[in-house]
Order: sequence, then C-alpha cells, then structure tokens
Amino acid sequence: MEKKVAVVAIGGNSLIKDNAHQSCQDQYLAAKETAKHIVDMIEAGWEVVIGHGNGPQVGFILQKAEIAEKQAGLSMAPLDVCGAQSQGQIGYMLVQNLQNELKTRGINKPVACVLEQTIVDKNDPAFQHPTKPIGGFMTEEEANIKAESDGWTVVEDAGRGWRRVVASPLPMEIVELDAIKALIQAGIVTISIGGGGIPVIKNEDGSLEGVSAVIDKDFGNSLLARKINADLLLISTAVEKVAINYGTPEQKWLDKMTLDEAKAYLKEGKHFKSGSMAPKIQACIWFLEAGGKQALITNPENIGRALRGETGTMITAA
Ligand SMILES: Nc1ncnc2c1ncn2[C@@H]1O[C@H](COP(=O)(O)OP(=O)(O)O)[C@@H](O)[C@H]1O
Ligand SMILES: NC(=O)OP(=O)(O)O
Repeated sequence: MEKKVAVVAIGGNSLIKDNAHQSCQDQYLAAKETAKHIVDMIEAGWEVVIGHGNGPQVGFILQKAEIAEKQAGLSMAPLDVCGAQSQGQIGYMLVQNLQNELKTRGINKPVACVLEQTIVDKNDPAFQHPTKPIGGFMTEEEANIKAESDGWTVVEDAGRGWRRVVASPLPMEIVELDAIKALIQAGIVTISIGGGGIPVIKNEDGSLEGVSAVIDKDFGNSLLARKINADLLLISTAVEKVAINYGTPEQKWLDKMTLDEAKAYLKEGKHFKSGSMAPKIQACIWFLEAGGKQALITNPENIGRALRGETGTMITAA
C-alpha cells in the first residue's frame, strides 16, 4: 500500500517558546519534544516532510551579525545568508533528535535535511512593505529605541509584544523540489523549506541570487504540499485549535471548517490575526484550492490526537 505523505510545518515560535527560552539548549529541548510527536506520526504510518519556521532564530542571527560588525568590524552577513544559517542550525537539531528518537523506538529510517532555496519575484510589493516579524519580543519603548538607533522597522505582533519586521515576498518556486521528491520517494524523513526557504530571485540569464527577506514558512510549506500532492498539510503551532472571534468574549474554538467557511472567515478580517493565524489559514486555503484534501492546525503535543480526530482544527475541501 502506498504510504500517505504529510507536510508538517513547525512554527519558529514553538521552537523558541518565549524570551526566557532562547538558548541553544532550550531550542534543542523544544526540537526533541517536537521530534517525539513526529515519530509518533511515522509509527502511525505517515511519510513525513518537515518544514520549520525561523522567525525568532533568523532575527537573532541577523542581530548578532550586526553587533559583530558594529563592535568588532566583522563583515556583515546579509539576511539570505542568515536564513541559510537558520536552516542549518534548526535542521541540525531536528535531524539529530529525529535520529535519536527513531533509534530509541527501533525504527530503521534515515533522516536528511535539504538546504533549500525558494524563488520569489523581485518585483513583489512586499519588498517595499516589511511585514514578517523576526527576532524576540520587545516592549513598545524598547522597539522605539531600536527603530531610532538602528533603523529597525517595528510592529506590534498579534498582541504579544513588539518585533522587528522584514520583507516577506510570496514563494513561487522550490529550487530543490526534485531532490526533495527523490528523498520522499526513497522513504527518507526529510526536512526542507526551513523558514519558508532561503529567498532567491532568478535573473534573466537563469542564475539565482539571494535577496534580503524572510519567507512565510506556512506559505512555503503550502507550496511544497501542492507541488508533491501531499495527503495532508499539518501546521504545528502554539495553539491546540483555531478560534473565530479570537481574543474577544465571543471567541469560539473550531473542530473543523470547510474551505468555503475558512475563506469567508478570513475575508471578514476579524477572526485570525495578521502575521500569526491569518497566514496559516491562507496557506491551508491555497493547498485545498489546489486539490489538497485536508489541512490540520494544532500544537505539537496534540498531533497524534488531532490525527485521530480528537482535537485540532481540520479544514477540508468540502
Ligand atoms: N483565530 C486564532 N485562533 C487561534 N490562535 C490565534 C488566532 N489568531 C491569532 N492567533 C495566535 O496565533 C499564534 C500562532 O501564530 P505564530 O506564533 O505566529 O505561529 P508559529 O507557530 O508559526 O510561530 C497562536 O499562538 C495565537 O496566539
Ligand atoms: N519564516 C517563518 O515564517 O518563520 P516563523 O514561523 O517562525 O514566523
């Protein structure tokens, strides 16, 4: 029997839980916890392709590079290179934890991480309007100081504090798609589309060139799920379910939504916060519109229960 393929997108904020858990050790432990839930899926018979966010991590890598340039005169790492570094660091933690967990359970399955580039349009209007939150959370006062002293663009992020924002163009093509498909075909647990992919543009002569941006990982993983005709797009984030009227007295947690309902709620604009839940719902909508059957949103610890229909929010084509 053909195995079912799931694209699992893990939130960057679920790998760095809060401002108090930013150390490598903390990130490693979060990756370890997530790896257990993914191996549960593998044990349940899923072929899994894992994508991950990098918002907090890429912001810290960029800030370190800026400080190193300012204080020690070291050469600056541009944002695409910071994105590549984040794929390496998060990919390493996921690969090793998945390998350890598979071994503990006696499952003989290889794991590989693909350094992946995603092509964006150099004329994407997003380059003029930064929207992607990166790095840690700040108070409004701290954010204003950073804006003033270091030229950061800062915004309030979904009621959770202030963050630096950078350009986030839409993903158009996955450069390493054939390699990813070959790994899935070979039954290898694959990690790719880290941080939505390293953003690159295609020049007129066909050459690729990195650009300063951070792609939305839910959009990038939705694109992969469409390209490989995945059976499931699973978005693993910090909440067990999606709510309508989120953060209001009328808040209602949803067990399921149809594609049409998801589109209607998104259009209303008041249910899903931009920069957090709204892009996840949009990513699911694009997957289902392209023929995908089901998209699931839940938190890492409830992945198993959600796949059995006991929790999470399942979005289906009809
Ligand atoms: N309608 C909603 N239902 C549930 N959570 C929502 C909703 N709108 C906004 N959120 C917030 O979105 C967060 C998930 O987005 P985010 O932290 O950006 O994700 P990621 O896991 O990709 O880093 C949730 O933890 C919650 O605080
Ligand atoms: N690149 C990206 O979307 O990262 P987060 O999920 O961490 O925001």
